[in-house]
Amino acid sequence: MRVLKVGGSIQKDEKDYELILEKIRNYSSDSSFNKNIVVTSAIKNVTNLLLEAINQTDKSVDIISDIYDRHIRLLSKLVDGIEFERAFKDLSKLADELYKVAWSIRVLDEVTPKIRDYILSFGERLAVIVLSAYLNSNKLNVGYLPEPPLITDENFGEANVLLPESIDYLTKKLEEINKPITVVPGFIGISKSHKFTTIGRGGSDYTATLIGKLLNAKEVRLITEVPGIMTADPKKINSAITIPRLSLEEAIELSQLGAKRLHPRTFDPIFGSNMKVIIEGLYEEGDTVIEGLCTPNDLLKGITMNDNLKLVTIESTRIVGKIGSAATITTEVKNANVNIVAISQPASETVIQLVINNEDSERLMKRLNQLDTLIKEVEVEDVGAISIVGCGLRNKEISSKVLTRASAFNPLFISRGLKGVSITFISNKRESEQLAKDLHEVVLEWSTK
Ligand SMILES: Nc1ncnc2c1ncn2[C@@H]1O[C@H](COP(=O)(O)OP(=O)(O)O)[C@@H](O)[C@H]1O
Ligand SMILES: N[C@@H](CC(=O)OP(=O)(O)O)C(=O)O
Repeated sequence: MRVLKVGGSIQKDEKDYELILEKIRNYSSDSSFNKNIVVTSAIKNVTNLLLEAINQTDKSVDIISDIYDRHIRLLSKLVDGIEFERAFKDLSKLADELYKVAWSIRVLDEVTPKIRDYILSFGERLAVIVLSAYLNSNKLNVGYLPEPPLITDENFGEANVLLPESIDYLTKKLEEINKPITVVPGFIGISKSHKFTTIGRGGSDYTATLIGKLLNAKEVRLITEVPGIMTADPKKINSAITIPRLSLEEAIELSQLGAKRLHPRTFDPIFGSNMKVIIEGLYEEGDTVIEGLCTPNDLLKGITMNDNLKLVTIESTRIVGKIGSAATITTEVKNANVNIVAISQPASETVIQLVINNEDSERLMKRLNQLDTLIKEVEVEDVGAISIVGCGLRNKEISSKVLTRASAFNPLFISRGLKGVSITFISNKRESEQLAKDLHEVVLEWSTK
């Protein structure tokens, strides 16, 4: 069994689909794998459009019309004859269902988390129809699952997959379909009471690795627009190169830090299995293999940057030695529904610094201003988080090179990640781009011995 995941970034036009067909044809002709599961994302930008429809209910019906037109136009370029008619009927049926919800959210001007996930589920469900029709019309023996492949709880937006239930459910569905290649939707799940759920942005990669684990697959290939995971986002740093190998610890840190927009739990299913995960490009040769734990050959692998952040510095001598003051502050953060990206407090206890996403800062400030008996002053500034990842950071010589290079930028605070394989620098936003470039140079210098 092999799992192949087709990303949304590579589903734009008929040229993309020709390349996808070539890949799937090659992989499915490899007789060492008896079955292939193809996990698909929504076609490019459709999840974002669906979110737009949810957030601007007055535009929801127009946006849904655009999405439907895009699928029909794509289908008519890719498929004809009876296969077209079948897929056209399936797409139109789904679109009717989606129009109904679009009208109701427009009238009610309200979307609950349950309805939000239901609306988002259409992206992947529509994509399954187009991709399977195209593969079938090109003489591949393909079946498709029109429903979510995983059973989850009802934690809408970030649903948790129920493993034993999903194994039974998916095995049964695949037996019923009984084809050498089956196309299934990524990102979405279904609860025991038949509600559609989503497992978090970028969740199709995670769906692929989860299905790999559930079905004991030997290999999971995540096919995308970049030739593997690279030393930096190639759209931001043009000297970025493909990382040939990542240990599991490095891959987990990189995904948590947002490299290649991966879901943070993408690589968790590799633990306790012999599954190999490969990230590979559709347009260019190049791949990244994720296998095994840190070895002495793993030095520095890559950097990530996030410059959409604010540093909130809370100063007060009233918090010194006062048990529960940090808890009071973080409780306010929790009540404001704000995620803490990074946190620090010096031993003097006079300052607590929080790094949060830009869009959360106004909401948090309103809450913190109510704590005037505890807090003397709160300062907010634009910052960037630059992280460097590699098992080699456990080595003194390499980590001192990194720290020396970063010290020229006077970072506001520094923290270490999981098992010492990452270091994050919070720096002034004006300097973060240059800091990222400098640290990327250190990575290129220390990527191999
Ligand atoms: N370290 C990195 N390596 C490769 N791509 C990265 C990295 N960091 C960010 N990216 C971005 O991730 C994008 C691919 O992710 P995404 O659009 O989610 O692909 P897909 O839809 O195929 O899953 C690339 O276009 C690239 O700009
Ligand atoms: N369509 C979902 C799931 C996903 O993983 O998409 P992609 O493979 O295009 O990153 C999203 O945009 O979040």
